[in-house]
Amino acid sequence: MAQVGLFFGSNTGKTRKVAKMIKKKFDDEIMDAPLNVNRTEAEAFAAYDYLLIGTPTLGEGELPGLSADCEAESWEEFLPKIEDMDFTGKTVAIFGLGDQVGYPDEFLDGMGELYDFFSERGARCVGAWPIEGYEFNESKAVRNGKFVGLALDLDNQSGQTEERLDVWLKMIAADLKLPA
Ligand SMILES: Cc1cc2nc3c(=O)[nH]c(=O)nc-3n(C[C@H](O)[C@H](O)[C@H](O)COP(=O)(O)O)c2cc1C
Repeated sequence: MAQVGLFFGSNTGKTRKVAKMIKKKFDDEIMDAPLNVNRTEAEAFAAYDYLLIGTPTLGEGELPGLSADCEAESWEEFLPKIEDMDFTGKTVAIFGLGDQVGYPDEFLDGMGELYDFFSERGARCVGAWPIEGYEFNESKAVRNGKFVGLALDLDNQSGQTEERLDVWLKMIAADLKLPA
């Protein structure tokens, strides 16, 4: 098992694509291959002290899953499986995908839900990201004037994805013990 576990939920594949882009940057001893949470056992997830997790926002500001009309189960169905676990001592970095033009009032809300879930269970969430460079009205992923994790919008700003990823991964490198 590598040091960092990389998990995602995805409906149309964009979050999976970003997870693959991240994994390409690190060796197998550092990071395991990305796993969809709908193919993940709770114990396998909880085995890591360092977690990189990604989610799109679907429905109206929801996590992906059957309620948001996804074709398969996702974070909505996975979180109840780990709701009684204690994440104290673990470090979690979150990346979220959304659409600021189509959903300016619920931009990246799902990332905010993941942040609440893991911080309420003791995890140290790292990787807060500036809100400059985005146009939206409201987001549950903004706390104290920053996004709680990396904000990505592949629908409108796909050209910025690679650069945003590089900057963010450098930013969280020390916290996740990634090679700088
Ligand atoms: C039906 C539907 C609802 C969506 N709702 C939201 C939303 O509430 N907030 C948001 O920021 N993005 C929303 N989006 C945009 C998606 O989060 C975005 O397209 C994302 O990249 C999809 O990722 P995936 O391909 O991994 O599923 C929605 C997209 C669709 C198709």
